[in-house]
Amino acid sequence: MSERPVVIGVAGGTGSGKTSVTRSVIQRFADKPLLMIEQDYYYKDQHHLPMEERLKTNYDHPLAFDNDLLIEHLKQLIQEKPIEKPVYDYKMHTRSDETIHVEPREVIIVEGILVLEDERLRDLMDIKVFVDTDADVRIIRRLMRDIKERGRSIDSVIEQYINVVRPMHLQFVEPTKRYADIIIPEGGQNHVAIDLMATKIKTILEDRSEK
Ligand SMILES: Nc1ncnc2c1ncn2[C@@H]1O[C@H](COP(=O)(O)OP(=O)(O)O)[C@@H](O)[C@H]1O
Ligand SMILES: Nc1ccn([C@@H]2O[C@H](COP(=O)(O)O)[C@@H](O)[C@H]2O)c(=O)n1
Repeated sequence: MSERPVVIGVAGGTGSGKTSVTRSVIQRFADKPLLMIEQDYYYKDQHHLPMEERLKTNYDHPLAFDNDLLIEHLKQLIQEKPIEKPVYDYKMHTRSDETIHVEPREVIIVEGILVLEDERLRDLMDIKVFVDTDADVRIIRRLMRDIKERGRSIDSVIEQYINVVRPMHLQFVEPTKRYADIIIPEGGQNHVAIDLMATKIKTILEDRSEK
């Protein structure tokens, strides 16, 4: 790697399509493996707490994340050093015991509800993206995903959404839209926006290799 990696932040509300957008961008770089870092994997470790306490945690507040570790890892990757990326277990509401060994790559996409909230994270990013999807669509997507993939019941998803996710979204997630260079409506199916993002990344990489 001749230059510092390109770092892209992809923020947006729960279920907005951040992961889908990121995966679609990555797919457009068949010859150049991009790296995805999920902010969710950096939720604070809660092994020491009983399950009843873990269920009370506000997972939509900035303080739920171990951004110090995320920033340390991003800085290591930027310095072309490998990291041991944590893995998150949504059913147990804490980190898994395993980690994933991750080698640095030329392009790093860091995605999560609050990646644009922390100024230190924003300062590391070359491109800041906000995936903007209506709340009714997001809650339906989240309901289906959390029941299928995250071991939740209909009642628990609705209760958490009304009491925690929605107010935290309005207080902390939505205001970070102002920091975005690019706002992508509707997320994963917005092929035009995804192509534009991929083209921008390619331009940055080409400009760097010409220097
Ligand atoms: N355009 C779309 N149409 C239908 N389902 C979608 C679309 N985008 C995402 N999903 C589904 O909605 C859920 C949440 O999408 P995801 O990309 O994980 O959002 P986020 O990372 O923002 O929470 C996933 O189950 C995903 O498969
Ligand atoms: N133990 C946890 C940890 C997080 N959440 C919810 O995940 C959402 C963020 O992930 P997305 O993929 O939807 O962006 C966030 O809104 C948390 O409420 C959880 O329910 N349990």
